[in-house]
Amino acid sequence: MEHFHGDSDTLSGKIIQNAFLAQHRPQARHSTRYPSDFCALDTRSVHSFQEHRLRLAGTSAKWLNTISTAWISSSKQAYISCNAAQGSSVVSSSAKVDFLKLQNGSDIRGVAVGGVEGEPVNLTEPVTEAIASAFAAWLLNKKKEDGWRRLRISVGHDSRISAHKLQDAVTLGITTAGHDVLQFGLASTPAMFNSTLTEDEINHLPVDGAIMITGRHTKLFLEVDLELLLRIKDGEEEERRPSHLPYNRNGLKFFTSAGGLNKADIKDILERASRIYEDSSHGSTQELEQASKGEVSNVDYMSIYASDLVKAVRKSAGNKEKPLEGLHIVVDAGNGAGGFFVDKVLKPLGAITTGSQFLEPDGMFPNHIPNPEDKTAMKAITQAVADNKADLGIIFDTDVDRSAAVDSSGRELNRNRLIALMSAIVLEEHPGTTIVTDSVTSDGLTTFIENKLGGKHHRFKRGYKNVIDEAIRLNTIGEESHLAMETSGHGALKENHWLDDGAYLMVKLLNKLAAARILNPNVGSKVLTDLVEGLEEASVTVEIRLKIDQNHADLKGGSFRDYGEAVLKHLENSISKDEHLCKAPKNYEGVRVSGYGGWFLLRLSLHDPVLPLNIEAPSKDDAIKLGLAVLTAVSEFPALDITALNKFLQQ
Ligand SMILES: O=P(O)(O)OC[C@H]1O[C@H](O)[C@H](O)[C@@H](O)[C@@H]1O
Repeated sequence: MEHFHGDSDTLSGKIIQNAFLAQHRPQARHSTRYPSDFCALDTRSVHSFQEHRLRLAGTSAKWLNTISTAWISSSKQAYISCNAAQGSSVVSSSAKVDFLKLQNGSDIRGVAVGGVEGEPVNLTEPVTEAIASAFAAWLLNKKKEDGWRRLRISVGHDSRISAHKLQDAVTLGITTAGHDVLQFGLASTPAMFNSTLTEDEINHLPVDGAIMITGRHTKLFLEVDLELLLRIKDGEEEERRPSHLPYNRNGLKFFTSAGGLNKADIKDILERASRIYEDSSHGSTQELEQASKGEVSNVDYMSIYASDLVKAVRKSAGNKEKPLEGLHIVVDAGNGAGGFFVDKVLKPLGAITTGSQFLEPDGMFPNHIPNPEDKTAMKAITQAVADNKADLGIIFDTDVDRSAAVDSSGRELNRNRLIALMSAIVLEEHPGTTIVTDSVTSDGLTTFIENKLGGKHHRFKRGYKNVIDEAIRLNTIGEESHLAMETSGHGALKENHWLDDGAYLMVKLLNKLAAARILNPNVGSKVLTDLVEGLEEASVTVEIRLKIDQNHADLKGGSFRDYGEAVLKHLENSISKDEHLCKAPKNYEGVRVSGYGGWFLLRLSLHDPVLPLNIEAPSKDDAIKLGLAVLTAVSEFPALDITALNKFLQQ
């Protein structure tokens, strides 16, 4: 790695007072050096760079652009050190940072961009830097090395607007600790995990660990007062959601060759990060002693990863070079990280991809939310299939760990249908195997898996990690399972290291198509649609999210979790007195009840002070009867906002 050796007088002097070269020791608390391409972001990022990091007296955006362009064109690794005051929305460097608050299950999530009222930035660059250093320390410890060893860590990101600044902070945190960074740029989450397994000496792979910079879209939806997502099959459909997008959020996911880190690991890393941050706040020079030891290199890993997907499809078609020749497949990447699938997977396999949309990364997500559960997103890809008379539509979420499809007739293959489809494929390969799913899957899915496909359906808890871990656990106790899948579109296969990879799920569908086209070159997505033939689906499917007011006196100082549990207990008791209702004999989460030809499940959200209620019924009347049974029980809890439920019942 080369450092920029400019004339420091020219750089500082009149124009800039707080930037200096890498070899210089930072003089103030939280002095931070950022690689040059941090300055070479799009205009939004440059703006935030200026605002939040530099605040340089008399420094113009033009100047920043000029230096960044010059540095980039010299293609040298250059560093600029910034130690100016931070923007007002950034947690002040002297403020105590509660690192543990950034934990969200097995991920780290926070606010990385200011500008949204009531949402101060807590995933700042210094905080991110400390977390990255902590990951390296944790990794070293995990590898039980005797003493210090230089590690290689890959770093990738999705299309969120804070991606570059967090990438630079992560890179700095790792290199400052003396380890090397392989920057992949725009990448998918599953590809990041894959980089811990890929054998490729030229590109210094596999890496010891991987960090993906990505957030979550659904979180913000939970924070609106009224949330009602109503899907009525074959008829009127209604959906409510806030119009704004959580562009300000971002987060970090970590991987080793053993898979994604678990909750305990994340807690450990955050505790370490807190200590690192504190030490640097107190001017400890320990970390600076090793400063700049690590090297940074750029690797086009998405090409390596995608070529493996291409090989898999070719293999299932008897090693035919272009097994998808003549097939028209449109992709909707929702301006996330999934655009690679067109050029690097489908085109080499011979597919026609015209009409594919929103492939360019754009962190403002101007078209729709990249989410295969989202109605607008599904409508967009369905429309693209119709407009282009395509054989198949494929849609990904922002970081490509989730996906869904649309057949040539416009039939959505997502949620229960996608699980049914994947189950059909997996059960052909592994007859009798157990399919593990989340808790909100339909009764129809169970009947389909067990009666039609001859498998076993193990309906477990919500949360992709819960579902995957349960499938792994079953295998260790002798119950064979090859597929763990959530209605959200997260699906993991044993054959793919139990990694939830949206692209890999779609590759499984392409394998099926490619194999079928060997026998009949004209065959299209009907091959897939036929596989879900016989899946019973409720006419009414609704999810209503009931918010718990954490400040309500009825909580009596207790936690929203305790309150939610009390609601569930009360509901359970009241159900037992109703002769029309029957509690599910086996249930791992919340209260699941059958009645009126349908079912409902009330449970606690994994993350938020919310009780999501799912109802499926053969008619709206039946759905209302089920909803009323819930209402009777929950209306005794004043801290629970039942507006959404009432609204549904009054429709
Ligand atoms: O419990 P909820 O609030 O409905 O959220 C549940 C969802 O949370 C996250 O998004 C996880 O990544 C999903 O796997 C999970 O399904």
